[in-house]
Amino acid sequence: MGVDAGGRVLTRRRYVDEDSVRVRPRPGSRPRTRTRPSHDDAAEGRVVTVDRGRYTCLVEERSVTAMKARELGRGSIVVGDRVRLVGDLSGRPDTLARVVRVEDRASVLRRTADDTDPVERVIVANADQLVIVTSLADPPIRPRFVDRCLVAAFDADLLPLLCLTKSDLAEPGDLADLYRELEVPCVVTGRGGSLDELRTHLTGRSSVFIGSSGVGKSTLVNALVPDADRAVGGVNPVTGRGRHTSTSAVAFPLPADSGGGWIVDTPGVRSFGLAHVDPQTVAAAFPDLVEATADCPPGCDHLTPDCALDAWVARGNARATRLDSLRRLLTNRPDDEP
Ligand SMILES: Nc1nc2c(ncn2[C@@H]2O[C@H](COP(=O)(O)OP(=O)(O)OP(=O)(O)O)[C@@H](O)[C@H]2O)c(=O)[nH]1
Ligand SMILES: [Zn+2]
Repeated sequence: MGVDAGGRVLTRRRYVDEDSVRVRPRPGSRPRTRTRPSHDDAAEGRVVTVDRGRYTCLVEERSVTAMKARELGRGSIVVGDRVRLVGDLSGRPDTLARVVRVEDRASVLRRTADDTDPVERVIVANADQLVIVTSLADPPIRPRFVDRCLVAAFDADLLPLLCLTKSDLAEPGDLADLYRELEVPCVVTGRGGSLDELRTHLTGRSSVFIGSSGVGKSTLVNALVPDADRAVGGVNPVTGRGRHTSTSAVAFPLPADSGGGWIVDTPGVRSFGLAHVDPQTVAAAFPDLVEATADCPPGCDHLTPDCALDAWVARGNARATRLDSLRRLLTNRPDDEP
């Protein structure tokens, strides 16, 4: 794995799309006189929330509620999807449009509910970047959580961005240095500080924010999207706790005059189960370790005594905590177990 000039971690591109849905009329399945409407005039929109079969889409500046057209079948529609809509696109209360097409997805961010649950869910489509929010203190930085998220970003082919919050309470220190050495882009934020550097990383991209409870993620999202209320049609999902959403992600457009882009908040997603990620991909997401796996015996699971990674760490080439993180992910052990 390499890193290009923009700091992007290079991986194989995956245009995964067994889940993408498209209107594909079956030829001959209908009488000629009742040809399916072509929907050539369907409006473009982007899905910003999903709530029990209702999709809130931004169409131009309007927030339009839609349902899925029957012809789309069973394929899913998720936050971030680019869609085509017909019907009432006024966005007025009690109106309902129809999603008639879902465009191919440039990326999909998935998770399994936990590491032992094989059921995969797509959380967000068409993201470019995963912003891993972790506080420097209160609660303390969680390197295993960061490593887990880095694997999820690598697997989904998203740029990682580490956002270290609450710098007013603690210095970035050693762990920030570690991730910088690994060439993970990193920004530091804190009460009273500027968000300019973070904004620079967000401009023109679709960025998914992930973080565990209390790290200050909502505080950041609210500061970045002051008009979040308007963007999602009067409901503020960032602060609107207790709202019954079937998926917990919400997309917000960033102000166009500052270069645009989207941020996606994931209030109910606390981590990534990685059962769907194969062990080679997990190892490949550790740039400080993956090189040494060339010396492992063929088919090494990186858990047995003849694994070359122990010697690599013993020689001081990588930190023992990183190998511990890798092995936890390979054995599906929770991040917070001692
Ligand atoms: N000292 C300090 N406190 C902060 C900072 N950012 C957020 N906080 C506080 O940390 C607490 C948690 O902030 P939230 O923004 O609600 O954190 P969250 O990550 O969204 O957590 P949930 O609400 O559980 O999802 C609040 O009391 C904030 O006021 C910061 O930069 N410095
Ligand atoms: Zn090995």
